[in-house]
Amino acid sequence: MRLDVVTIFPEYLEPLNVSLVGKARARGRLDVHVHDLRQWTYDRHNTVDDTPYGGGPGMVMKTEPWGDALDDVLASGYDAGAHGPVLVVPTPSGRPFTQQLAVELSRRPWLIFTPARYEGIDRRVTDEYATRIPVYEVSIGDYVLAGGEAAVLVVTEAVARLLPGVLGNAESHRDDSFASGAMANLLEGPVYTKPPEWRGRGIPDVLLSGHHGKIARWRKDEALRRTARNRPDLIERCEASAFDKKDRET
Ligand SMILES: CN1CCCC[C@@H]1Cn1ccc2ccc(-c3n[nH]c(N)c3C#N)cc21
Repeated sequence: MRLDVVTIFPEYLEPLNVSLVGKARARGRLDVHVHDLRQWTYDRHNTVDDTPYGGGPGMVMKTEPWGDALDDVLASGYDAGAHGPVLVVPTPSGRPFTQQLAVELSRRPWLIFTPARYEGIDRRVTDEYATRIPVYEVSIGDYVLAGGEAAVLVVTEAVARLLPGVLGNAESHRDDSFASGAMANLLEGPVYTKPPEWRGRGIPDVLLSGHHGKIARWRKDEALRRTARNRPDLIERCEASAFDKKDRET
């Protein structure tokens, strides 16, 4: 998979050099190119924004730098095979970024991210490129950030970990929250490791029992309990067996 990111804060994307994404790049699973939008400005001040038509607060990012940047990125000649690039536009007014959308994006060969700042990008930019490639406007949550770069880090990590060969078996995404299967749409339950006692706190006996069936049942019950407490909206969606009300209150 190739990722291109066009931004006025290229240094914000440094975390793409470390940890899981960094390893995926080192293993050749991910090819990341970060571009400074200002290299497509030609005035003394490297201007990327201007006042909004119709008035209102803040500034809007101008069409020309984005258009020149995206034309050059698309012309990079990367052979994306049958499925070409898609534009991923972080915005608070986008569709919710979910595990399902992460899976969908992980199947694409080329993602081009356009994290904006100020009040966003002139609408004509996405209108223009939507005539040529799929455009995904995505939001990473119901809160307002100052720009889209943090969303690029979130989406990239969620997508990269789904790529073949990125996660080892021990870190498999098979049992992820929101993954498919019996634990689908359930939050993870609590986890424990050595030492067996810490500040007077021990380990649930079932985890020391060696009885895999009981352990699996306990983990599912704990996942249901945590989901019912923290995300009751998900509880109706899960495939887990019936979970009666009294347990939800414990
Ligand atoms: C605050 N300021 C005026 C109101 C409109 C947004 C603007 C700031 N801003 C500019 C570009 C940009 C991109 C993404 C996000 C963003 N916020 N919350 C999310 N879940 C986001 C995503 N994904 C915010 C952005």
